[in-house]
Amino acid sequence: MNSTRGFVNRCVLVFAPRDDRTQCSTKLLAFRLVASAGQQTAGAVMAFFSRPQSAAVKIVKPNSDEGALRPKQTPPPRKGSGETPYNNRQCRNVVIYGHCKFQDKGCTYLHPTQTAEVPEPTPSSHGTRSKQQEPPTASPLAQAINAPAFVPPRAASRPAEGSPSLTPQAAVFVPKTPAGIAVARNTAASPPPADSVHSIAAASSILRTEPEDRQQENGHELQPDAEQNGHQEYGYQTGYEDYNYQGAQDVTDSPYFDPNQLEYHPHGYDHDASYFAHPPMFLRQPLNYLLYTPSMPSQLIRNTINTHFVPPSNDLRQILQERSETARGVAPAGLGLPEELQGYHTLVPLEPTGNAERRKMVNWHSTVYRAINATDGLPYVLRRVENYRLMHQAAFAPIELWSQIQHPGVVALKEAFTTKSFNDSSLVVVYAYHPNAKTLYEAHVKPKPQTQQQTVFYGRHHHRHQQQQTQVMPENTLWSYIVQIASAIKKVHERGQAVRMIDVSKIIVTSQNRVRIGSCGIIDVLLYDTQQDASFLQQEDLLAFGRLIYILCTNNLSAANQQNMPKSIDAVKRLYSADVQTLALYLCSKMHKSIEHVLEMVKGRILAEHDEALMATDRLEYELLGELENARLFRLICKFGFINERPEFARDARWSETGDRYIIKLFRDYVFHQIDEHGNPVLDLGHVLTCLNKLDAGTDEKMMLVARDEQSCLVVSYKDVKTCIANAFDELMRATTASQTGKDPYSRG
Ligand SMILES: Nc1ncnc2c1ncn2[C@@H]1O[C@H](COP(=O)(O)OP(=O)(O)OP(=O)(O)O)[C@@H](O)[C@H]1O
Repeated sequence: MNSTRGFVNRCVLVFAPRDDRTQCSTKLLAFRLVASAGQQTAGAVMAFFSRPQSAAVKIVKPNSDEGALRPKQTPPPRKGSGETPYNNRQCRNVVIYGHCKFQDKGCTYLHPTQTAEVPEPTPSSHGTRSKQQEPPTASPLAQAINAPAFVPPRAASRPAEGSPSLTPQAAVFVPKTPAGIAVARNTAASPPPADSVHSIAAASSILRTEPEDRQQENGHELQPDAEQNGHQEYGYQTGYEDYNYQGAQDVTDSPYFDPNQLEYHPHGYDHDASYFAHPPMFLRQPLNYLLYTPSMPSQLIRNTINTHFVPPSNDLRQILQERSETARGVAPAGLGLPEELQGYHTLVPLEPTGNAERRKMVNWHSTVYRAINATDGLPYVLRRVENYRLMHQAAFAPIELWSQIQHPGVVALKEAFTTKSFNDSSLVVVYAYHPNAKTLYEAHVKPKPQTQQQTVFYGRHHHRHQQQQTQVMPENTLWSYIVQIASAIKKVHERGQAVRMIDVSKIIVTSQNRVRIGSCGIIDVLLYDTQQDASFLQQEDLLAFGRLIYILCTNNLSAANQQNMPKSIDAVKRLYSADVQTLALYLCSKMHKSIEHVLEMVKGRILAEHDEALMATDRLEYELLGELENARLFRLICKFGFINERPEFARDARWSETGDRYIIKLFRDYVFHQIDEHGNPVLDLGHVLTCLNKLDAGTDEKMMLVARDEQSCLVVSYKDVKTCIANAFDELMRATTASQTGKDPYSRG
């Protein structure tokens, strides 16, 4: 390939029948850029898009038998070489204009006298021609082109912004659209407006006028073989018609079709009705109404820096990333865990296993695992109670009751089963998994090492915030916990059950200041044989609640022991308000208590908690807005993935290389495969994001796409590319839908 930078010195019009333009919803501006080899270095534009080169840059029809990326052929002799291959052919300038201004300046074509040779120009011969007027050879060529023709009202008279090469004379190329295919086959006889631009997609005009254009513009610089090369690049195929494109008929059946958008003309093309017999029809893509997600000014969201439940933005993202990472972790080898049990696999212990110091749950040792459910692929927590023997099936009845309790202060219970997969008889209760959760004990009571880095089994993310935690729990945090736990107790008690798990090692902190009571229901199963009165157990719950408050206030596990109570009361009096003291004393008293009375005592704090919760939803909504962009761009990338380099579709091995898909391919090169002046990859994420955002928005801004062999280029708008992607993706969708309904997606009719 000639690596000399080319100098773009001319744009050559390519004409199309005028009527074709009325049906098309999209257009592409195609240039044949004629470059003088080695004359001058390319402008910045060309350098940005691709390696510049010297050669005629054009868009022409490929030979269907040849691959789109076939190596270039040797060009025929050029002007000045002494050969005159065309001197017995009539000059097309004469045909079109009635005269050739190069006749006496070296044009080697035949210039017959006007009376004898020159045909009368027809209205359409001024750059466009109707199909009836074309020679018979034009017909198969027309069928080979995928695109209908379309001339926008403004494109002809208004140079496109962002396209340095675009002039009012620029030709228009229209990618294939469902509605447009039929139109492309129709005839067109009306003359175009004087300043109109024309569609390269109108096969007969383009393919036949290209040599003539070159004659009239540059004195026969380009040769037929070079033209064929360009066609190979462009990747049209004559066999395309064999594929029955159903989109032309049933666009309104698409699940994405939005009748409201028939009236949607965001870019103003609809203002000139003469160019639109029918308004453009948009297949509504998900989220195509988005441009850049408008976000509320941060100063209007109170405390965007840090709210009670939501950490600052950066921390929040990092915490979520860490959770995601933890949720996908795997256990170290050699733990001897079962591969699978009752549909759960990939077990990871969340605490050290085989530790002789372990506390017992009643009379049993228990271990907590994270495992993946094979049915939904989601992680869950399995609490395994070792060596448990189920005596009555009825012992599982509480599991049913607990599985129905949905409350933000209770870790949701999914199911329970017994298993011998651990080489014993174990009870396993399955709960919702909250990655990187810590028990209240781990978060607040456990003595903190002095070092910055804490060594915690299976929890390298767990203790980042512990460093910031003061030993004395702030009162607002304490009240928040009290309100959340009280609310959870209320929920359980009003269903006639008792929690039986109000303990610093069973209540987990799942996010900033959010607590949930975990492991509910297990004690009910384990102690099924020794059933006790529910109201007695509820009193026990409230007593345990009071003890918990003392433990959290003093960071001392034995703070609520009888002998330590005076000291603990003193400490609470010193460190916290009287309300805390009153509540804790009430809960630890021997009088009959009720959760309703507790709620009455804390009602002032409930309002504050409610406000914080609402503020948290505002904050999270605000954060979510920013993430919407990711979803849009990810969706686009997925569509690229579905379309680009698809090995075969519609019984066409070159589907992803031809028609609209060729433009998508070039666009991908434009976005991802740019190189700098040294030929090194440009890995500019900003460029990628900008391009994808514009693509998703479907802006009218234009860019120049250059073929990989740099023999041709297209000037297209993001809107055009968006339409191409929508069409290609819709084709894939239709085929999928058709195959699901048992239809042959490629059959005619
Ligand atoms: N639903 C859950 N989601 C995520 N992690 C959990 C969940 N339940 C428990 N964990 C974590 O599992 C680990 C072990 O929990 P466990 O209840 O056994 O605590 P523990 O301190 O070991 O108590 P004990 O000494 O009584 O066994 C803790 O780090 C806890 O945060």
